[in-house]
Amino acid sequence: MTKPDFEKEKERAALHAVGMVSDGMWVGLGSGSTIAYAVRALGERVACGLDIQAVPTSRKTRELAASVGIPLRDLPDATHLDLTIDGADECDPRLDLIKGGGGALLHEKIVASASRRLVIIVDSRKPVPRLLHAFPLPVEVIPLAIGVVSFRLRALGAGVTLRRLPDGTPFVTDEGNRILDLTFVEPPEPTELARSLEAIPGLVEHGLFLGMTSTLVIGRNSGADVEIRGSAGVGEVCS
Ligand SMILES: O=C[C@H](O)[C@H](O)[C@H](O)COP(=O)(O)O
Repeated sequence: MTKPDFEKEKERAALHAVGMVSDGMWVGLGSGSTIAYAVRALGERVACGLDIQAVPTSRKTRELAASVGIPLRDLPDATHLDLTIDGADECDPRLDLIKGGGGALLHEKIVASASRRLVIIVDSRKPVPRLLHAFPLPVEVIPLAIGVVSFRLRALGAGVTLRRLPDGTPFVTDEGNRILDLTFVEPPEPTELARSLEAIPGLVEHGLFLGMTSTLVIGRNSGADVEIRGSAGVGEVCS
C-alpha cells in the first residue's frame, strides 16, 4: 500500500475551500500548515481579480497573506465575516474541534465566532471518534495567572504542561500570553469541560471549538480529492 501524502491532502482540502470564496466577501484566515496552502491559493485567485478583504488570525498568516497580495484588514476593523477557512488538530463526527496546536486559538476563536460560515480543512489524520483522547488540549493563560490556573486545571483532572520552545523558553502567543497543554487519563465530556474552563479567571480561551464548524473538508489521496462533512457549497474557481 502506498504511504498517504498528507501534504497533498492538505493542499486538496485547501483548494476546495478556496473555491467557496466569492467577490465581496470578508474572509477569515486561520493559522497553521494547512492554511498556508489556502492562503497561497487565495492569493492566486486575488491575482485573477477576486475582490475580497481578509482578516488573518496570526502574525504568520498575515505575513504570508501580504506576501501573496491578499488585501488585509485588522481584527479590530471587523464586525462580522462571511466565511472563515481554518485548520484543526482534531475533529470529531459532530464537527467539534480541538485547535491551538500552533498557539493561535484566541484570535482564531474570535474570528470563527464572528463568521457566518466556518470551513475547516484537514488531512486524513485529523478526524477522530472522540476529542480529548489523543491530542492535548491547548488553553491560553495570562502569565501572572499560570500558577493559579494550573492548580485549578489539575483539580479538574488534567495533566498540565507549559508549552515551551525548543530552546526551553516558554512559548508566547501573539497576545503575550502562555499556552498550557492539557491531557486527561479519563477524558471528560467536551461541553462540560468547556464550561468548567470558561469559569476559571485568568484562563483567556481554550481550544475546544464546539458547534462552530459549518463544513469540514478532508483532503484525500485517492478517489475523490476531498470528503465533505456538514454543509457543502462551491463558488467559482479561477482558471
Ligand atoms: O493554533 C493553531 C491552529 O489552531 C491550527 O489551525 C491547528 O493547529 C492546525 O494546524 P496544522 O494545519 O498545521 O495541522
